[in-house]
Amino acid sequence: MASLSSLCSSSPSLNPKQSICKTTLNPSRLKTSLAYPARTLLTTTRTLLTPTRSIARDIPADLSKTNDNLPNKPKQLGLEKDPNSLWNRYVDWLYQHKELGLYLDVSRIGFTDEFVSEMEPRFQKAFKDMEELEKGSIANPDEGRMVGHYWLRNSSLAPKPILKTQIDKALDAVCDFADQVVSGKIKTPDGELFTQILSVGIGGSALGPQFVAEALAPDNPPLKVSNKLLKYANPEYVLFYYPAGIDHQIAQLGPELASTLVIVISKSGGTPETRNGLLEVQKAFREAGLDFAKQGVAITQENSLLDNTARIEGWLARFPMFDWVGGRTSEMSAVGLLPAALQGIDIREMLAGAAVMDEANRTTVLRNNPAALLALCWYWASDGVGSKDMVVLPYKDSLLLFSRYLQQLVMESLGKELDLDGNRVNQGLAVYGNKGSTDQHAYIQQLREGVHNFFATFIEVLRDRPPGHDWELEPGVTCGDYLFGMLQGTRSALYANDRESITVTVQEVTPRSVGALIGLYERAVGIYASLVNINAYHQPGVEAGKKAAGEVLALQKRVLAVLNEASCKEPVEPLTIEEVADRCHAPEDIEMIYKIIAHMAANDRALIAEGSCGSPRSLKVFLGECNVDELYA
Ligand SMILES: O=P(O)(O)OC[C@H]1O[C@H](O)[C@H](O)[C@@H](O)[C@@H]1O
Repeated sequence: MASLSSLCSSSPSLNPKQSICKTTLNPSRLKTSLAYPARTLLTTTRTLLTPTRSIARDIPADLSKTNDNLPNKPKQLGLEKDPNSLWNRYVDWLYQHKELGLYLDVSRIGFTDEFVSEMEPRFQKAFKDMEELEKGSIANPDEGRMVGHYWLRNSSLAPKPILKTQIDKALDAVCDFADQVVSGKIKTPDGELFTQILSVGIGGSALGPQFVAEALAPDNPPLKVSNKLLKYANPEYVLFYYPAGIDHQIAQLGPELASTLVIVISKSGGTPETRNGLLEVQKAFREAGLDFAKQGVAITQENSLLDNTARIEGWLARFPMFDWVGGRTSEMSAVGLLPAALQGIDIREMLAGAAVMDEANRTTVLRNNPAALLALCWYWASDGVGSKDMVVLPYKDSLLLFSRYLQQLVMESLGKELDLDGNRVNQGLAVYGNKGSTDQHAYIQQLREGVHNFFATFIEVLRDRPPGHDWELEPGVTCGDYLFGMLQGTRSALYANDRESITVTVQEVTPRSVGALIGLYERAVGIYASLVNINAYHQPGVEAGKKAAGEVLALQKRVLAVLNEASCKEPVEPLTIEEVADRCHAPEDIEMIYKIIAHMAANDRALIAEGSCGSPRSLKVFLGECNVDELYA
């Protein structure tokens, strides 16, 4: 990896107010001034379960067994509905982080005092686990790795000085590089300003940057900035190497390809989708007569395939990813920070928000620990076995991608077959949702009256518009009031039908509040994983899919070879699916062979001599041309 300092050595002595990374992250700022109602410990075990009507908690049969050595939850006969009791519960359990302006309302989750008491020892163990994790324990035992994403926003926590140095240098390099690109110190090969970012990555190398771009990227470049701020071309299509999608994205860029900074993100440096996206984009650069290396940036682990490619080809810049930061928790590393900084987002504020939230989550008093409160709700609502899904409903357009981000963070962390003791537990917590009130017009009908297989999480943003920009669309009512009413109304309507919900409230969507939300859910996942005794930091199941994909491509190569040999004969010998399978010595793969041929035929790469794909046994296929070289390969 080129020394990161080289990126900083030429960093201009920019006027601080010009610098992208405005504020310095000062640990002393991490002191939190929590102000929340001094909670009276619940002395009376208020029964929240009123047998208003006997509805057995409908846990799907195949999940009726809870993990035997975990506290079983009392059957829920219906939630408390008395308004006064609910108000008391709301006030008693309301969590507020004054400095962050963040609230957490867990009152509409029906956990009992007894349950909380029963879970206390597990939470104390979870707090201990998180403390050890932050001290550098091998918290990812399956891969023998530390888990260090919390160090990214407070490098003084790093267990070794070298790690702190790496974190600080990487952050400075990101800031310096972004400053130089936005200020024009680094220009395109033809001396113009960069105007676009094209991000190539997938999973954790994309979902965080996309979420943050959607949440925080300014609508229009601030006028005082000398150049058109980098628009974040939606990298969706490039991410998933959908050929048509890539073509569409490149077509959308048009001549601006010449002023596009391509950021290729891959921790492993070898993910097929990302590698294919890169090759497709490099082809587009070649066809446009552009030198990709002068516009390419790599964010990957040192000496990965991608890192070596970028180094050898002399790309514009390379930034490190650390093996102790997982893809789904990498938003606070160069993965998320570089794209954000290039869009003029204050990344130090984002880091600060996460750091302050981290500090709040280090308390071992369950009721004062927001991440622990979330984990408590998840456990209660889904019986500690994922018996109910988490529906995420942000009532803010800019948080549209938050549920997609949480899908990976939660499901890839908690969706595990084995627990830490090797027991088969098939754990997990399904996440879905887009945004309220859009989703109210899509599937809230089922949530309100249909199968009771979920709990909701509302994300409330109190500020509707910047000061002075609001107006009343009818006397005394603004558009934001309607949205507020929809959120509260949906929450009430669900609860009236015994559908539980959590509400997370922030004042407004800012780098600091987004950083805090990310920190909140990262920690909640870690605590929950401890409660259910699983490793939240590896993803063995994904490898299985990758391996199977490789096998399909290997089989396709054999199919092509067999068809090529038959197509080089005089006359050409069209083959049936059975004949192809036989000549591939893979009769057991006949169905996959049929699918491969059907896909090739749909792309004019295999020709149908007889029959049709609708009746596989009627098919006879051959290749349009004979590749003699392949014959003897
Ligand atoms: O960043 P990469 O190494 O390319 O990996 C991208 C993604 O690949 C897999 O899907 C992993 O399960 C994800 O955790 C990871 O974010």
